Amino acid sequence: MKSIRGCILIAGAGRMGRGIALTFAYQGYEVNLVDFKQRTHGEFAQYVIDAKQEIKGQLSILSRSGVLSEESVELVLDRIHIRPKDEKCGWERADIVFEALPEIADAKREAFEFICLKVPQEVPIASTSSAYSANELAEMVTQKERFLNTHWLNPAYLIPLVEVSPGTETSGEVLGEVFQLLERIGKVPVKCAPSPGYIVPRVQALAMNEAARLVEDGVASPEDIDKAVRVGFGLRFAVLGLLEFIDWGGADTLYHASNHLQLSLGTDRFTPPQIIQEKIEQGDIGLKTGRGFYSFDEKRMDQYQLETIQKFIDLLDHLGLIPKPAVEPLVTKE
Ligand SMILES: NC(=O)C1=CN([C@@H]2O[C@H](COP(=O)(O)OP(=O)(O)OC[C@H]3O[C@@H](n4cnc5c(N)ncnc54)[C@H](O)[C@@H]3O)[C@@H](O)[C@H]2O)C=CC1
Ligand SMILES: O=C(O)[C@@H](O)C(=O)[C@H](O)[C@@H](O)CO
Repeated sequence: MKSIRGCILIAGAGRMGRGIALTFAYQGYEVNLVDFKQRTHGEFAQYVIDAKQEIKGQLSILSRSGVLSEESVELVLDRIHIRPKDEKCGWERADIVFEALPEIADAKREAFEFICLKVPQEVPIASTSSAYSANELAEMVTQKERFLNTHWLNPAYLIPLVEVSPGTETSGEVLGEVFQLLERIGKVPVKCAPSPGYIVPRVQALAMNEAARLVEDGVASPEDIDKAVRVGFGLRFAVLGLLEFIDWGGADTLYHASNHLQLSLGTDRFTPPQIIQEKIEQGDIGLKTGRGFYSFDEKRMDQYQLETIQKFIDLLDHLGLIPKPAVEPLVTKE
């Protein structure tokens, strides 16, 4: 396998394809962004205008916020070449192919068939699927050892996380190369098993559906639900991981709360998993017992808590959400 240094090919020029193209172009890579949809000459010309305009708009925002110089906007944009799939797209020069077709099995299968005929057989192919497991998708490619899934988050050019999931047959070499490539362009990759929905889509599907259900049940307005997420749920989980927070609050607390929700809302959606019950039986309920999903060294406990609180303060300060303390007492003494 040649190392991934130069030419990036992206199959599918929609939301994710464009975001991934911008990310690589921003880091100096030449990108061929290939449209797989059948279009007339005129439709394709308009599609390119719209796509370039959208990407330029995003680059302009980066430039206006001082992240990118004004001159660099056109330079970065010029590194992205949008082409129809049948034109010469530099398949033979591609160092890696990212597939970003819609989450429709037939569209992906057709695209993989085409890609596998076009690119040399050692070139890594990464899908960007958020739902299909890497093993399901690997069935659609030849040389399964060069295939894996990279789940980017939308907007791809801004969110650092990429969930990298090798299939059962993916080679260690391909996995290593893709990890290094993502790190080189400033992304933060994490590895996960070939499981549908990977990490974030699986967690957020529950959260997003539950938020929609809150509206359906008349519990709160969309505005208040989203405010609660922005200044509470999301803000806290920007500092503490979900599992880390189970340890802070206690697995026992989660267990009892979940059982009550299950009973009072009359649904199995809140049934706590076996692992929570086991942690309680083993006494590993979190900070209180020194062990939960993480181990907490008693000697480092104060330091750990201080560092975490400092992270909260930095974030709250950045968001302008730290109230000023009252200088004057609320009640004046007689
Ligand atoms: N939209 C999102 O927020 C995220 C999407 N993903 C995943 O990324 C992949 C791409 O998704 P998006 O970029 O959102 O899709 P999209 O719908 O924005 O873009 C897909 C592109 O394929 C073209 N297309 C549509 N139907 C086609 C067909 N039958 N054959 C060939 N081309 C067709 C569209 O014109 C467009 O250029 C999917 O696997 C999706 O699950 C991953 C993370 C976030
Ligand atoms: O987190 C993301 O950006 C993506 O995984 C998505 O939004 C997916 O399309 C999915 O979670 C949709 O529900």
